[in-house]
Amino acid sequence: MKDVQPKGSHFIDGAYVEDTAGRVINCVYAATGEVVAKLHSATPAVIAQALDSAKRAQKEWAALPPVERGRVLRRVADILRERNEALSELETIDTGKPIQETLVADATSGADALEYYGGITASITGESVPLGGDFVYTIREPLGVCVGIGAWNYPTQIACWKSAPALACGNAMVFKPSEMTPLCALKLAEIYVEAGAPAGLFNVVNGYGDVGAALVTDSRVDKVSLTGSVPTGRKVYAAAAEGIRHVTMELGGKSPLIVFEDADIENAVSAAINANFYSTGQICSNGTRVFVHADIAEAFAARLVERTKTAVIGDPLDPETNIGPMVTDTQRAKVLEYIEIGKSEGAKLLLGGGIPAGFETGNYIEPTIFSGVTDDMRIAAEEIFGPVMAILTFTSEEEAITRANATEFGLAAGVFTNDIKRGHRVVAQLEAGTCWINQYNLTPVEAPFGGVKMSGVGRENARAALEHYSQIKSVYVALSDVESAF
Ligand SMILES: NC(=O)C1=CN([C@@H]2O[C@H](COP(=O)(O)OP(=O)(O)OC[C@H]3O[C@@H](n4cnc5c(N)ncnc54)[C@H](O)[C@@H]3O)[C@@H](O)[C@H]2O)C=CC1
Repeated sequence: MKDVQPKGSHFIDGAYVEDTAGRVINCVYAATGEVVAKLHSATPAVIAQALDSAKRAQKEWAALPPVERGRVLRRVADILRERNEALSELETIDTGKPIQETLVADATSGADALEYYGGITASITGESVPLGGDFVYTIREPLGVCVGIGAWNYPTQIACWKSAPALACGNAMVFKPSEMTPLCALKLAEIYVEAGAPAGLFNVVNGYGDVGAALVTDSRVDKVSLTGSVPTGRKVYAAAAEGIRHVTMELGGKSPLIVFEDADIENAVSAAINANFYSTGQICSNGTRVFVHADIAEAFAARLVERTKTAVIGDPLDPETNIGPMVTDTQRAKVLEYIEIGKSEGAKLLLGGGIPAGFETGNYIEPTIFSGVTDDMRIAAEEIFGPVMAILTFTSEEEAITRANATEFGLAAGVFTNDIKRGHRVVAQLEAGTCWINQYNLTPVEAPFGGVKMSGVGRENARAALEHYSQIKSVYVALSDVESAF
């Protein structure tokens, strides 16, 4: 295995920093169980250093002409693309995701975000409000120091999706990656400095949940953006409220994918595969409740099983591999437990359900398909965050909508139909932040992304994210005399 040990556990003020007093973080390659790097969770001294330098760098950064800030972000995008191969390899080692995915969905998506926000930095402006003589103008100001906290599944992409709009608005960011995937954000921090960002503007502190918790309540912090589970979101949202801090919460889901009887079955099967087995099922927006019209359910399931059987499970660094291991053994154990729950609840196991033969080492698990699933089963109600698909059948449009919405989550939803009116009609009634018609899981940075209900608050990407990384100052300008009562 390549040497991926970073020069320090944290990247602060333009340089690697180490403090071995922090608890050890073992970075494990999910395909073999090998420890590939050893880091240390941030100590209070490291956290203080990161926040102090971010506070200083933010002032310098916000004072630059926006066009210059945009140029730095676009340079970051260029470097990410130039180094895509090396960054993708590192992401694969960090997460266990197949290289065929990381080459197209991680640093490249991060680069898209940096390019997008680099391009609009200079057009983040206020407005002028005429009052018939007097007028008001508004200034869109940065919030200050933002904290980003990431999940393990898309470490590079999450760090870019959070930092690009934050920095475009003139903020600094201290980013804490998931303790399970600590490597990639450090590379992004190096690249920011190389591209000309002031030292301290984007710092990375690695650590466990307690480090995240310490960041969220620190008086130097003005905003917190979390990508994580609902239970963590609830804690972080509450802790941020103590200091009336701004928040963005990108949380979990149990999203519906509805396949109507008039759908193109081959496309719907492709979408169901992407919505459940990409990244070995570790995607927040996955369409894990696949509602299929009863008339086509049998044909759909048969084709789905036939195609899923051809998936190549293997070494994630092999370009032929479609399905790699899960991020940790603990996460896999949780998924295997859900598979047992599904069986005991009476769902029919159509495919998979265990550890693939010949893959006893590493955190491998088979892509798993259940049919005959009902809404009350736990495998249909709870987020599993692994490659487990539940097929449910329905007979009317109204029924499909009602059942799709009967969840506390509201991250995403998909509809497959060849009836254009039905597609729009159904999507209009679905309680989800992101919907697809005849597609699934594509998240271009030009489109806002985020959840409703328990799946989150705020939006990432697009111009919408700017609202969540800036605040408006109103300035009243009087051209007339001041009237007073006496
Ligand atoms: N909506 C979205 O955009 C996405 C949501 N997710 C969700 O993330 C979850 C999986 O990721 P996990 O890493 O297991 O989530 P998690 O909630 O366990 O951890 C997320 C991050 O929060 C940190 N953390 C834990 N406790 C904390 C605390 N008290 N204060 C501050 N930070 C704390 C962790 O160290 C980690 O960096 C799933 O539920 C998934 O749906 C994942 C990717 C995208």
